Amino acid sequence: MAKRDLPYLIIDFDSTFTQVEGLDELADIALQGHPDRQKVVGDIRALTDSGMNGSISFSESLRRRLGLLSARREHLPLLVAQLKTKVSDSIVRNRDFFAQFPGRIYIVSSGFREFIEPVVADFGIPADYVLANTFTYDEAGNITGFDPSNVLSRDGGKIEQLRQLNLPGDVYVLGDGYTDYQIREAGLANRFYAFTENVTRDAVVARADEVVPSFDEFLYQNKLPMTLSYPKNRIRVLLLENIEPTAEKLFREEGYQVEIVQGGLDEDELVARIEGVSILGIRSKTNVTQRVLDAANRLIAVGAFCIGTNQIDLVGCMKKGVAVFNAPFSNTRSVVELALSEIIALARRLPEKSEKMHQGEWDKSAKGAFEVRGKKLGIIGYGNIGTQLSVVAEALGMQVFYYDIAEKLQLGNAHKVRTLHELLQQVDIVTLHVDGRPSNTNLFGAEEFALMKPGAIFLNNSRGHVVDVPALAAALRLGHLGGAAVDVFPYEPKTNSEAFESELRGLPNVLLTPHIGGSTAEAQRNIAEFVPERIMQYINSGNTQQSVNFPNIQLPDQQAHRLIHIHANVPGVLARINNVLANRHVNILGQYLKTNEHIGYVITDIDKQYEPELIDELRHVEHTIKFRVLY
Ligand SMILES: NC(=O)C1=CN([C@@H]2O[C@H](COP(=O)(O)OP(=O)(O)OC[C@H]3O[C@@H](n4cnc5c(N)ncnc54)[C@H](O)[C@@H]3O)[C@@H](O)[C@H]2O)C=CC1
Ligand SMILES: O=C(O)CCC(=O)C(=O)O
Repeated sequence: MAKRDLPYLIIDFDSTFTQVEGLDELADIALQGHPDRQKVVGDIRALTDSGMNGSISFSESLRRRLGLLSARREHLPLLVAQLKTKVSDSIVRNRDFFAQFPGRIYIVSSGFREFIEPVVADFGIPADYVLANTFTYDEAGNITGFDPSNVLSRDGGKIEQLRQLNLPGDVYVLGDGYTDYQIREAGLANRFYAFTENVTRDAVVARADEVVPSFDEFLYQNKLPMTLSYPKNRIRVLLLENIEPTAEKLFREEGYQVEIVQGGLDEDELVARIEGVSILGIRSKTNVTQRVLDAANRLIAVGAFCIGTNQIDLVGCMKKGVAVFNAPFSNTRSVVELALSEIIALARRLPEKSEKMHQGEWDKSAKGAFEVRGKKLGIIGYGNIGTQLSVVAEALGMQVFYYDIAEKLQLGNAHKVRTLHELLQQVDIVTLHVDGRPSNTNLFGAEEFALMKPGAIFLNNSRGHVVDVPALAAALRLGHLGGAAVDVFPYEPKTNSEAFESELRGLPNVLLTPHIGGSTAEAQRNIAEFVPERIMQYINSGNTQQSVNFPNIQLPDQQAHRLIHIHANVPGVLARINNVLANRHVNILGQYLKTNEHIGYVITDIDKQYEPELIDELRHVEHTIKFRVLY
């Protein structure tokens, strides 16, 4: 936009340019060590709010606040230093914007010039463009009040100030307070933008032409130059399945909008809610199918807040340019501890002993109970969980045997077994830790149970569909198996209010748990930090490290503009991208490419200078799936 096209921009200072109210902060500094500090500061804050939302007049609010303040001239440098650290994040982020439009931006504030001028000067806004009150002092340097001849000290002061300015052409006001809105109400501005990054006042929001949660959003709406390529507040996150609240907090801190659903959603429900969502967070219950992806018009990333990703159509996501991230180790230890506790509990027949005690039956006997020391543990799936269980089980004195379809490093004294059937015939306890890939459906059926030793114990903490549940129930009913622990089921209730149905209910020495392998405070907290961090790194820098479906690239720091191009992996796309760049004489600072079977992922860092048409041309390179620019 040419400079003459920028409307005059009137920006409020307190709680808009800065995150805080200057007078509140001044009171806090001035009253340090004062016994009633908290109370007085609280009273001043309440008066600020009453003036801002229009419930008392502005002049009354100002007069009463200054009466309580007890501040001195020497407190002002401390206040300025403090305010410089409290400039609103989105204003700091767009620092360059202010220097680009000299003469078009005014700070009009009912606050005080003494602290506003030095703060906005750092952004290139000269003193002439700051319109604010001034303090009065006594000879000892105490702040006694304000200059009453300044129009801004009066009710309707901002309106009068704008009248006196008599600005030609369009005028936009950006602020958080009622007095900012009044400029527009008086017809002295074309638009009023309620700025809600720091505070949201209902009375102000209700009257605004637009509500902008950040300065980025204001710039984006007005097609003005901005630091980010896209305002973060436009990124909508949908978190399902009771994800630990740290995730919500982290996404909100990043500036995203977050919507929470406690249970899982079925396909129809998710299809109905996915439109406009940029980040979807799920656990093991929600299926991300092709139908869901077809309805997803803005999806950038899916976060599996768990280990397993079999519930997600990973290839479908890839072909749509949607990166998927999980938490591959955050709940590993929790599953291992659950499995160990189950092995010991079943070896001692605790489920039935405890049940009998609850029924008033005292059954003291050693029948069917054994120590786990020296017993043979068969681990099927020797991945992260399987190997960790292997180490801990050996520490308990168990002999570990494992079977995995992939070649795996043997830990400790664990014995590798060549086939599943060989393993089943020799161990006392079988525990499943395979992943949920479709080919593992009914990996365990009647034949496998029959091969297990009589009285052996069986555990499934992996995925429900891996086991033929009626076959397991039959083996238990026949007394062929000594007990079982099952945490995962082919169908699991969507929420805690849905009943659980299974052939396994009521069978002796069977521990049934509601998919809680990873449900510990530690695991959930770790996951809720890990996954958002990966997703935000991807969105902010293009880094795909640890994505489960995208080619993994760990990128160096961004040098200038970064072009992120996801395309179908067919020959010639990179050459086409580079032709476009060469034809437009764009200097490439760095380029990174990685492909997998389905997609190519190219990151190109280019010089700041380029023609806007370049972006359009790159978007239209044949076979492009997704393209975005990071400024
Ligand atoms: N109950 C719960 O709450 C939890 C369940 N899980 C489940 O546990 C699974 C395993 O987790 P990790 O150990 O972290 O995964 P991982 O990917 O590190 O290990 C899985 C291992 O299973 C092997 N495998 C796959 N199919 C096999 C087969 N048919 N026969 C033998 N080996 C086979 C793989 O080669 C791999 O080594 C997850 O995929 C998830 O489904 C994970 C966390 C919590
Ligand atoms: O805690 C959950 O919801 C799922 C745990 C799980 O199965 C996994 O991490 O794969």
